[in-house]
Amino acid sequence: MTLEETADRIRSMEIRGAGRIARAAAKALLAHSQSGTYQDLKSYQERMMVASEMLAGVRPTAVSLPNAVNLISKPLSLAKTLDEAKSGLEERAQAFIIHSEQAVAKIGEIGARHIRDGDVVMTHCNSEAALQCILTAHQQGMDIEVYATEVRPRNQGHITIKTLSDAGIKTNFIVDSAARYFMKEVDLCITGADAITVNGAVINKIGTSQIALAAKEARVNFLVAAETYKFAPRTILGERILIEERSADEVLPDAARATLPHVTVRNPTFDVTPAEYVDLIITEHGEIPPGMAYIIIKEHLQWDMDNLCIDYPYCEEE
Ligand SMILES: O=P(O)(O)OC[C@H]1O[C@H](OP(=O)(O)O)[C@H](O)[C@@H]1O
Repeated sequence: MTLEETADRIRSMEIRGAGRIARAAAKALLAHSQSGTYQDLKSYQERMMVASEMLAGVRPTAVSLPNAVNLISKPLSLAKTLDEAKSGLEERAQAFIIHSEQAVAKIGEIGARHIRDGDVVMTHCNSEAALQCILTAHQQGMDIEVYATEVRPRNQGHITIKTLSDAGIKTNFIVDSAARYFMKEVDLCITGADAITVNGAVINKIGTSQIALAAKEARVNFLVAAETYKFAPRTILGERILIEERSADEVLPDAARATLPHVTVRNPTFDVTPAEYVDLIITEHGEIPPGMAYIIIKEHLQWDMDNLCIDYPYCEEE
């Protein structure tokens, strides 16, 4: 797959999920690096910088994407030779892919400890990190029942219920607006994250904050399963996470809209759940209260405020 094909598939959400798009970007950078012929360091740097910048901006909200690109492309600015830059970037891309897959498995192990036998768990959208917690608990023999939402307008809930059904987990499929109605039957909520800000707010699929609100009202724990590369370093600088607003026809077809001249369709893809609605964030390095987001960004991701880059030691750790 070419770089442009990967970008198109991420843009159209054929490849989706914050972790998956980060891995897809890593694979695309690796393939792009391997497929070129380079005269010198400069020509390599130029080609790969253009590719990195293009990929990092394909979807604006999931910070996993720029974080992965930032980590992988770091040798471009540091290397002294073409070979150093090329091998450095390719090694980082490969290491990131492995790290990302291992992180999901580790989050599953940690998150599963919150799920007891007989628990009813609610999840929203299709998060491989959140689902891994449920699947791991199920594999450990826990008898679990899940409430999974539909996730309008793109219906990612259909992917979730297929995974759960294939695993043999009893699942209730509900429309998004039924989340509060069923909250009284739920013991625990687990979702993923597209970005986590320095103040511990969680940006995830539209509708997540309503579920967190209903969970708080019902005194149901609300957990977020997120790899550390979903923490947003630039929020330390006061930058806000841009909430992607996708096209109107995802919500209402063009033909129907044409008959409604006074109607504007709004289609935000994500919303913000404030830290006080989040009980814990489960990362591959253990779980943290949302108030510790600053520590993850500064000490774990090693956010360098002067050079605007992160450099967490994911390669050496695995
Ligand atoms: O990385 P994992 O845990 O798979 O997913 C994290 C989040 O990414 C997805 O975004 P989208 O469906 O790509 O817009 C969902 O919002 C999901 O909760």
